[in-house]
Amino acid sequence: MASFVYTWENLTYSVDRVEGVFWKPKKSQRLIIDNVSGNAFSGSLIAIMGESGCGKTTFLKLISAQMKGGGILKMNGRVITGAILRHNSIYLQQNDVFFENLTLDEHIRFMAAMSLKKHSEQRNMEASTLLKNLSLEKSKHVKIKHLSGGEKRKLSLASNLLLDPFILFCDEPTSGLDSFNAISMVKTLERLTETGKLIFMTVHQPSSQIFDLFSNIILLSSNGKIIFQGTTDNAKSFFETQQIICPHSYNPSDFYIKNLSIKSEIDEKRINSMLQYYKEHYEVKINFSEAEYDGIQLKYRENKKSFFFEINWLIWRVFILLGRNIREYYSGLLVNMIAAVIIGIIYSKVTLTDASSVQNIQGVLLLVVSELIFHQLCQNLYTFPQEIDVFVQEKALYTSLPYYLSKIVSLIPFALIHSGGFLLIYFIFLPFLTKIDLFLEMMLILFVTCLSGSSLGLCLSAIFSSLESINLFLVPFQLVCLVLSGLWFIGLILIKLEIVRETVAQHALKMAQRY
Ligand SMILES: Nc1ncnc2c1ncn2[C@@H]1O[C@H](COP(=O)(O)OP(=O)(O)OP(=O)(O)O)[C@@H](O)[C@H]1O
Repeated sequence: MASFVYTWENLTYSVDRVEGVFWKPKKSQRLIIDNVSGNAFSGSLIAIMGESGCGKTTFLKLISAQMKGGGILKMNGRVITGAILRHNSIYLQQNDVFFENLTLDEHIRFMAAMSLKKHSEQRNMEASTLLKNLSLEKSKHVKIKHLSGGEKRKLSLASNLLLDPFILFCDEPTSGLDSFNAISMVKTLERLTETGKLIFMTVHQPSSQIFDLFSNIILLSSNGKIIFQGTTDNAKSFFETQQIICPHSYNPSDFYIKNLSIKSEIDEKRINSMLQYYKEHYEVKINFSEAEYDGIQLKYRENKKSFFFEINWLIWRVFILLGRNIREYYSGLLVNMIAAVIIGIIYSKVTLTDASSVQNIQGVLLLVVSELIFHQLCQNLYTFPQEIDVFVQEKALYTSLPYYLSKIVSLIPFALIHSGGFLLIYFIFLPFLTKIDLFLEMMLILFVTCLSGSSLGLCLSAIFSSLESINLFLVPFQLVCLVLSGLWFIGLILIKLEIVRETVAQHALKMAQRY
């Protein structure tokens, strides 16, 4: 990988602060990152440290262009946009999100297929080399939900490395890990720098053993300034010049962080004079000569995969996940079948002999359709709120249409089983249902009804951002639908709704992708 130098200049970030009572709010600005500049060379691992709440994550998000603030970013001396940086780097967030029921191998195969534009054999070879390098091979067939915290972090790293980024921004990759796994994680990152990657990681109170693994650090003070950036050896000498000498028995990171916290005006003055000293004696200013570095080719990640390739892999993943949740589906189906048997028994005496039976038949049909739609709607209601984090995380890998269609395709077999099972029970119990052509006709209507119910569920789940808001909406919505029972009954209206739903859901997913 070509060598490069990455620079950030005058980065600033502030948030609105509202104080006072709500009818008389006092608005002010709180500066979180205060005009910081610096640079970093390819092939290095830089640990960002500071006390809790000092702005490490905010700083990481600013230098990775995940968040917009004031200031500029440069690569080899040239100003770059946030978009091009995001296409050439990865941001590993603190909380990994996965489809936890996939195995490690299935997840990495999916990610490799979506990330690499190569033949399957080559792809599998690259993925397994990566797993080997990250010591994940032994857990290949373990479900993600059963992996250890450390393995999950490494898996997240592996999935992102498939995109072959120049820069990695890792937000607390060691948090929640025991010391063995934390050390192994830092060593893994350190090894990755040998390939020329530049890695930034935030770290909260690293142990001495972990601190010893770092050669480059950035120290943030609690007023959002970079007080020191450079090697750990230089940090030691810098603090010594300030008469701050770390005792032998003390963890250096704890010691530095303690000395950077601001509790009073005196502390603030001390920190400002340290900053002044750092700028005069330690800050590295690059008189940039482009000739010193090979030009690196920053490129937008192109999505060269075909629509069918994407949908194929997405359907593959959806069906694996459905297979893993099949028990839940069966238990839902069983409860529905029991309800169908009860309805069947209640209406088993209904015949076509008098006028009142027409009302009874309408009643039973309304129950059948309501039951089917309601069940399908509820089953799909949580789909997008549950998956939205993974979807947003994978936004660089595929477009929203194949993702959405893969969900729709996965509904078809279940809708067939459900409507078929329901109808069979009613044909056993209801004496007015006898003919095979009636069975087939009703089967078709119930199948479409099932799909409409599922689609309505998916529509609601795509519109609302949280499960709580869906629940708030659902109760009055159901009531209106039941009171105007025709709404349940007229499948055609729902089919029309599906067209609206498709448009709305697509729109919602696009918005989520943009976010
Ligand atoms: N959108 C926001 N609105 C208001 N305050 C914010 C916002 N984002 C961050 N902050 C505040 O900015 C400060 C820095 O937050 P940040 O998450 O960057 O700290 P940190 O150093 O990463 O903390 P930790 O080590 O505990 O994860 C915190 O005090 C936080 O409350």
